[in-house]
Amino acid sequence: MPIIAPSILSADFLNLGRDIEMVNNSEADWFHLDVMDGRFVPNISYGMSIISQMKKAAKKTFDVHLMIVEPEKYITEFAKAGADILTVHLEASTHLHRNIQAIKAAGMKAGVALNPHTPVHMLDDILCDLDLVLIMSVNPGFGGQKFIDHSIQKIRQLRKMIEDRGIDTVIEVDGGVTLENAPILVKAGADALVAGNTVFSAPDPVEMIKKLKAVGK
Ligand SMILES: O=C(CO)[C@@H](O)[C@H](O)COP(=O)(O)O
Ligand SMILES: [Fe+2]
Repeated sequence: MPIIAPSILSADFLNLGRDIEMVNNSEADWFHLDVMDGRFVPNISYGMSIISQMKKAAKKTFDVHLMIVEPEKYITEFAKAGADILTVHLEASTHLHRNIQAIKAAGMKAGVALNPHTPVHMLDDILCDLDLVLIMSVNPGFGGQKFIDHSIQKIRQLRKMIEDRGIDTVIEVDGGVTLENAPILVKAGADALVAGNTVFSAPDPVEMIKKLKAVGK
């Protein structure tokens, strides 16, 4: 069964406490938290102060996706705010290896995200150091976008790279995930599915999470 990570970007911020409780009481595994700086991506979301507030109410793993330039400046602050998994973009990291070591030294699991245009072989020399790879299946910056089909091929390639190395790095897919494409993504090799719009726009979000969780059963 896939790991399900509802993306809080699509939650109702006027009723954030209610939406956190919904995720707590669902079959979801992680909270997916998108941090955007208006520089790496053309949107600004929220930062560590909101995340540390959320941490007081949330009962599941915090999967933090940093869409910011110079992520190295904020690693310890996100650890303090409550991140369990911290993912930086390859495209935003001049010293990716150093960033991964810093994330682990701060007590978190370390992930790398790839934009749709970045080939998975860019991870050849770092994959063994990673706990997670996040395949962006939309251009980062916004929820509710259409899934880019080419991402499926990237998931397959990455699954083979992980198998060839005999490691257990988690493959997470983020962007445009729906109940229709979820079975294809799991079959291609995805371990974790991020879902924003699909969960929070559903008439019954708890039921939608249950259905996503049952994919590939
Ligand atoms: O990182 C991002 C967007 O940049 C995502 O995590 C979105 O928040 C996913 O939302 P949906 O595409 O599932 O609506
Ligand atoms: Fe994300």
